[in-house]
Amino acid sequence: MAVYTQVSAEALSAFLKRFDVGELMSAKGIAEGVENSNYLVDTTQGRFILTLYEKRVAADDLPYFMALLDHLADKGLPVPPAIKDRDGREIHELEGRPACLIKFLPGVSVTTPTQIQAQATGAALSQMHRALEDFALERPNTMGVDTWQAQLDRCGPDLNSIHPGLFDSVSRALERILTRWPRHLPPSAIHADLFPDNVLMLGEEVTGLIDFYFACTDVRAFDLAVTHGAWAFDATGHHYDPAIGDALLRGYQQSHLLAEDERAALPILAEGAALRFLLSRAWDWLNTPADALVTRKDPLAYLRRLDFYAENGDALFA
Ligand SMILES: Nc1ncnc2c1ncn2[C@@H]1O[C@H](COP(=O)(O)OP(=O)(O)OP(=O)(O)O)[C@@H](O)[C@H]1O
Ligand SMILES: N[C@@H](CCO)C(=O)O
Repeated sequence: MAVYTQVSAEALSAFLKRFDVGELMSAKGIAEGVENSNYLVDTTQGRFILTLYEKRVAADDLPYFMALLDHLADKGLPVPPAIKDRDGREIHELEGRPACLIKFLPGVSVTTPTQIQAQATGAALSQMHRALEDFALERPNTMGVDTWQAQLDRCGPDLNSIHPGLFDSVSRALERILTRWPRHLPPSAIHADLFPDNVLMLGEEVTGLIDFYFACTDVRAFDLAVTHGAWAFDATGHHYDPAIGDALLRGYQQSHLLAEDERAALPILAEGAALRFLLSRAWDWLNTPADALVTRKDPLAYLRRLDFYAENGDALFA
């Protein structure tokens, strides 16, 4: 479930009158997603997504996200920009929350990608990176390498309640990763969360890249590493599928974007990406009641990826 804030029909009708989008016909809460409240809104002129931003998205960050989406949409990338009201405003308030009316994109997210779908996603990621080369705004990565020690500290030895010895294994991994972390790669705007549920597809074509609410300034190859970890394993992290991993990398390389030093850094970036999701999932695991309506995501699925990359990363990305 992901409707935390209820929007009354009256409030929504009044809200839509700020835009040239026709009259409200229907609105349904969207179950997928865990961060924000999303509604599918149909009007006499078309279909839209209404997003109310809940506590994880800071209202101050919305201008960055919306500028990034406008930049990509202007260059023809399949992303969903916010609809502007008659005064040109994209960011609003509804039922006491920051809110945007967003372009609806067709397509569905795949759960078990084919090689062709993985390749198309790699290609879309590199096109996005290319299109962001002249995007000037910056936003620090609030889940980036310099936050991981603090994230580990706030979880502390409670990690061992998830899995015996987890605190020590994560501490060792973090030390290894920090020692080897590539600090010389150029910063760029990245998506930072391009999981299969954030890519909409029709058949083998990418029709939507969505959920840019972790987008930030970081290293492009880190974005590729995040995407690799999210796409090329089964959900439990037990099984790596080399055909999917290779197809993703092949797609990304179609645009020859990856410099040699970025490619050489991929093994450690992949370990770091696995650690990033291990830490955020572990924190959520420890702080979400087991009977909450939101399903907790398994942190150990990312411990397995971390171990896999530590053992096989050099050969995998050679
Ligand atoms: N622009 C769009 N066009 C079509 N469908 C969309 C669009 N934006 C969101 N959706 C649908 O709404 C769902 C939830 O959106 P989104 O992933 O942005 O939510 P979230 O709460 O931020 O989730 P997450 O847990 O992935 O961070 C998506 O899985 C997709 O089905
Ligand atoms: N993609 C993240 C959730 C935040 O979007 C995860 O699977 O842990």
